[in-house]
Amino acid sequence: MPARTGEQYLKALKEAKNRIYIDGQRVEDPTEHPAFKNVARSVADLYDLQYEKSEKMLYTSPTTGDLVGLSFIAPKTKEDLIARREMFTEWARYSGGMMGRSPDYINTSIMAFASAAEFFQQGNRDGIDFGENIVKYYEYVRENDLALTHTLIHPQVNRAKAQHEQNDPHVSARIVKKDGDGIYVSGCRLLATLGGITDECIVYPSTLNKATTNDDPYCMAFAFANNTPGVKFVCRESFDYGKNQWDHPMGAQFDESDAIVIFENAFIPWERVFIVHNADLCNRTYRETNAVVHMSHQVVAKNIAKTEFVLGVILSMMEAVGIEQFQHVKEKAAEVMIILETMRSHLYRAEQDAKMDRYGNMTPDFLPLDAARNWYPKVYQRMVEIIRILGASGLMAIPTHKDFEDSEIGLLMHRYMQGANIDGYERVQLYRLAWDIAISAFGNRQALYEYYFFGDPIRMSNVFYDHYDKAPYKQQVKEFLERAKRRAGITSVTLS
Ligand SMILES: Cc1cc2nc3c(=O)[nH]c(=O)nc-3n(C[C@H](O)[C@H](O)[C@H](O)COP(=O)(O)OP(=O)(O)OC[C@H]3O[C@@H](n4cnc5c(N)ncnc54)[C@H](O)[C@@H]3O)c2cc1C
Repeated sequence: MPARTGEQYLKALKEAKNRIYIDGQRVEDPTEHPAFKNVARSVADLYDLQYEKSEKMLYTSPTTGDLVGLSFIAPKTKEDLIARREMFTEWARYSGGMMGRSPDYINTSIMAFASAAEFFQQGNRDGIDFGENIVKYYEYVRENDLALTHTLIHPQVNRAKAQHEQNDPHVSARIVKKDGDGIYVSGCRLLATLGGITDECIVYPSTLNKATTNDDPYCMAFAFANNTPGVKFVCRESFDYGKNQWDHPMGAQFDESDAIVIFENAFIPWERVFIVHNADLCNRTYRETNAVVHMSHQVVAKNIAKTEFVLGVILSMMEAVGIEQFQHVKEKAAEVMIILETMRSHLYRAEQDAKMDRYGNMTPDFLPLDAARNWYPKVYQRMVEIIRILGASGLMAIPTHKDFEDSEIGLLMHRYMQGANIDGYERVQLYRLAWDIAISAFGNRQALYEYYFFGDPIRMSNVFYDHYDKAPYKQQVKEFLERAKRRAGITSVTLS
């Protein structure tokens, strides 16, 4: 089947009858429910965009000849990588980078997994070819253009203990039974962003946390349709308050929702299982398949789009209230410009230094992408802080559209909310956007998302440190000190 349209996505979501819960109630139809309908519409718009810009967003499927989404492509050249990144950028720009989980994020990972089928074959057992399973699943998702979510982490019960050591070892999702047909899973996993409005979910190993063989029952990778019996998605309260997009420009469109996923003896057929009972494979999955590299490529492209948008908001605010000539204000805007240019440089180097990997994919250089994904969680916090510093009271003096329409106060709002060269109506719309990025529940969730979505940045930085090739730098210093000793004619220390 060729790439989906928005209408096809919404129809499938409506018909799936996934077990989604919010605020103590089952959601009958997410396409109509106030917590999900607007963001589902935005996902639908992304699918439609594939056809509006088909020359940039689609490619010919190697198996069916249909035009499918470019985010699924297994890149063979640097041109493929760049074309794929341009596609990521198109989708990211649609939301100013505020939809972290547009489907391209997971699409890149299943492409990488399928290309690395031999990695999964290391776990083959009982005549089941896990490599073949992942290849078929990738093709199925690509040809049906499905939207996926994923869950990586165990519930936050006691982080000082492994899963098998927990007081209640049945909290985190684990394999409770296996038979000739498949596995049965019970327990809980976190945290499926977009979970309520996707077609399928993948349970992945953690990108970061390592397990021992004692935790084998928790060590698995599999995919399932979101309406699989025994699966529930419990979503957090919505940050889409049902307002119009003038009042709530981000939350009323892009609140992706985050869900707790609960399995109650859910049956997963073998053909959807990729790793079973295997801590060792789980620990190595991301790096050895290069999934983390392709996912990071999407993330960095998305974060560049996000930085462009935040910069645009900051520059517009500076102009709106005539603060652009002040030194510290320029300095703060320049900080964001430097973040943008630095992120672009990371991306450029990653693409220019791309190499074929052992699975035959043109793979970006991971080091600059890894540096960027370690850095951005911290600098994004600064970017929203700059919005707050420059916005000041303007982020609270934000009457709603109804205030502007009111016969008694509307004209007062136009006048008293005016900016340097801008009417009050235009200025407040801009400042409501800034508020929704930096202050609102939606905006704060974005900051938390950027900080944590790829894993705990503290532990990520430790992994970065551990993998970094430190020897050349220590050697340079050693040679420098030795040269100094030589020039000073010193060969040994003698006590006088
Ligand atoms: C908005 C949002 C969306 C998300 N979306 C998804 C998603 O779609 N799919 C998904 O799978 N996950 C998602 N996540 C989860 C994300 O992967 C985790 O938040 C991240 O991996 C950190 O894990 P945690 O939240 O369990 O924090 P914890 O691991 O519980 O950490 C809490 C605190 O304790 C410290 N800590 C805990 N253990 C250790 C340790 N061993 N060593 C040092 N410090 C430690 C941490 O540094 C941190 O400060 C999302 C998270 C957020 C906030």
